[in-house]
Amino acid sequence: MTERKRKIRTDFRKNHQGRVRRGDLTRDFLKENLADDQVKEERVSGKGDLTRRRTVVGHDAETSEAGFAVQPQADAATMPGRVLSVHGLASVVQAPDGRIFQCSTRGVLKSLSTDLRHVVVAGDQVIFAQSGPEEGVIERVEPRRTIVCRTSRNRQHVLVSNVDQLLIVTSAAEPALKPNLIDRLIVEAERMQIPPIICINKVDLVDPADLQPLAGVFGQMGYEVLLLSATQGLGVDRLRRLVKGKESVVAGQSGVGKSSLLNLIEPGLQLKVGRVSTENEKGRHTTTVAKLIPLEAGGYVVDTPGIRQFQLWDVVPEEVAGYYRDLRPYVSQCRFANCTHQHESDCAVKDAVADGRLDVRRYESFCHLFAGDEA
Ligand SMILES: Nc1nc2c(ncn2[C@@H]2O[C@H](COP(=O)(O)OP(=O)(O)OP(=O)(O)O)[C@@H](O)[C@H]2O)c(=O)[nH]1
Ligand SMILES: [Zn+2]
Repeated sequence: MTERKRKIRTDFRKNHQGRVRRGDLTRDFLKENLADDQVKEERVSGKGDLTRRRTVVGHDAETSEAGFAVQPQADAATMPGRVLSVHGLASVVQAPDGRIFQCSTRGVLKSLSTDLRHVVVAGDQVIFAQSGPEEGVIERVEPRRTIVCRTSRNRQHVLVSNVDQLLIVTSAAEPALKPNLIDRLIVEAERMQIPPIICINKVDLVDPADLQPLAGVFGQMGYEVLLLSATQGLGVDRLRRLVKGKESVVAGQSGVGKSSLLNLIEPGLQLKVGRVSTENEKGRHTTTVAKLIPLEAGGYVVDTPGIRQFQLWDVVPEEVAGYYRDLRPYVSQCRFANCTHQHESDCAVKDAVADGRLDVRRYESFCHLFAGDEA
């Protein structure tokens, strides 16, 4: 082992061990995470049973300021399509057969919203009438199942719709693992009712066994956790299977390996992603123009600089506990109905931390978020 690698491992252990309650991780769990890639079983340590709940957060909420419709003209041939991106009043729409159409939006439809940017967004399922070989007119926007929003001046801007999952990409080292940032992004996912997939990349830089406690805590809450290495190709098959046929939004700080992973899922994707970034930098909507990038195996990824960092919402402190799945069950048992779980007596949350039913690190990260600290 090189000196550098040894140092990374020691630092990792110093920073993360003892701060996370040892989750009960089975051989099966690690196998599931690493089997695709034939990781040797000797590297696996950890005993006990892990009951992995795979409850997915419901994501069929009708988020409907969409769903506008006007009757299509009787003589026009209409077809369904998916909006890949929106540039001002023009939308790029993909038909089911893969053909791409530049579409405008019917005037009546536009007048139905006070905020033009809400009428059509990337991700929308639409019905459009073909008006030329590669042109069309959007007649109808179907109700949105899920939305990713940004709030500014108390107004909600929908950035992308019909998202199936949020890929939270983080790295085991370089940059150092930030479990609190994962928690924060999970809060965003819970709030939007979009299931998160926690991707811990660069596991080649640490001993994967060191990640077990943390991965175990997330796994026990029912979240999907992937241990990955883009450089060694670990876990990539599983990631590829999970994104197939889905619309996935990618989030995570700079340098964790998002582009490297995307490029492994589909060679050439990084190139397309790169192009999107440059386009956006020049454009008016510098950081937030979302674009769906179709995957050859089916599905889309949305990898947009402004969404990557995910500083989209102002977190309301009182709401945070409701988005911590592990903490939520205790909240109603606190003595005070408006308990903040910080300094109150007879707090069921603090009791749960004290007797080990609730992970200490998760509770501490909750307190940081509650206080409005940056993750
Ligand atoms: N050791 C190791 N290095 C990796 C791995 N994945 C990516 N890297 C390296 O990490 C650096 C950053 O990777 P990127 O894919 O550009 O990261 P990113 O998240 O897309 O970064 P931004 O574009 O800044 O958001 C590159 O030098 C990669 O070679 C990995 O699994 N292991
Ligand atoms: Zn309490």
